[in-house]
Amino acid sequence: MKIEIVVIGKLKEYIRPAVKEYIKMLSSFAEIKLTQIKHAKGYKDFDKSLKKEAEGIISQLKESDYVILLDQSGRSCDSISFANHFHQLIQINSSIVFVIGGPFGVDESLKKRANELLSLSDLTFTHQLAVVILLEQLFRAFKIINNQKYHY
Ligand SMILES: C[S@@+](CC[C@H](N)C(=O)[O-])C[C@H]1O[C@@H](n2cnc3c(N)ncnc32)[C@H](O)[C@@H]1O
Repeated sequence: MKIEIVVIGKLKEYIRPAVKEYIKMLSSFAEIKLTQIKHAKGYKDFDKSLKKEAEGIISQLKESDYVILLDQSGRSCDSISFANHFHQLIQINSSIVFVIGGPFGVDESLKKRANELLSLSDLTFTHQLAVVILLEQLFRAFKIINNQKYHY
C-alpha cells in the first residue's frame, strides 16, 4: 500500500537519517512517498504565502485521496485507537495522504480540503519533528494491526 506524506518546508540535515530509517522500517508494510513542498516566499502578505502553499498542495491532490492534515487543533487519540482507525481507513481508501504544515501552519483552505485533522499532542512540534513522530506512529500502528511485538 502507498502512503504519501506531504511536508511544507525542506527537511534539515539532522532529521533526514531518522526519516530514512523509519521509511526503511515501514517498507515491509507500506511504500512511503515523502513530498517536500517549498515555502512560498516572496509575498509581503503573510496569508498570501500560506494560500499559495495550500493552492499548490490542493492542486496536486486527487479527489479520491483521503487527506489527514496534522494540526494541533485536530482530534487526538492514543496509539491503539490511531492504529484501529488507520486500519479501517486503509481498508476503504486506496490513497492516504498526510499533510504537515510549515513553521506557520497552513491556510484554512487546506483544512477544508482535509478529510480529517489529527493532533499528535497538545505540544507544538517543528514540522521536522512532526514528520518523524508521524512515521513512528505509522510504524507502531502497523505493528499493532499485524499483532507484532513492539514497545507497547
Ligand atoms: C511549527 S508547527 C506550526 C505551528 C503553527 N503555529 C500552527 O498554527 O499550526 C508546523 C506543523 O507541524 C505539525 N505539528 C506540529 N505540532 C503538531 C501537533 N502537536 N499535532 C499535529 N501536528 C503538529 C502541523 O502540521 C503544523 O502545521
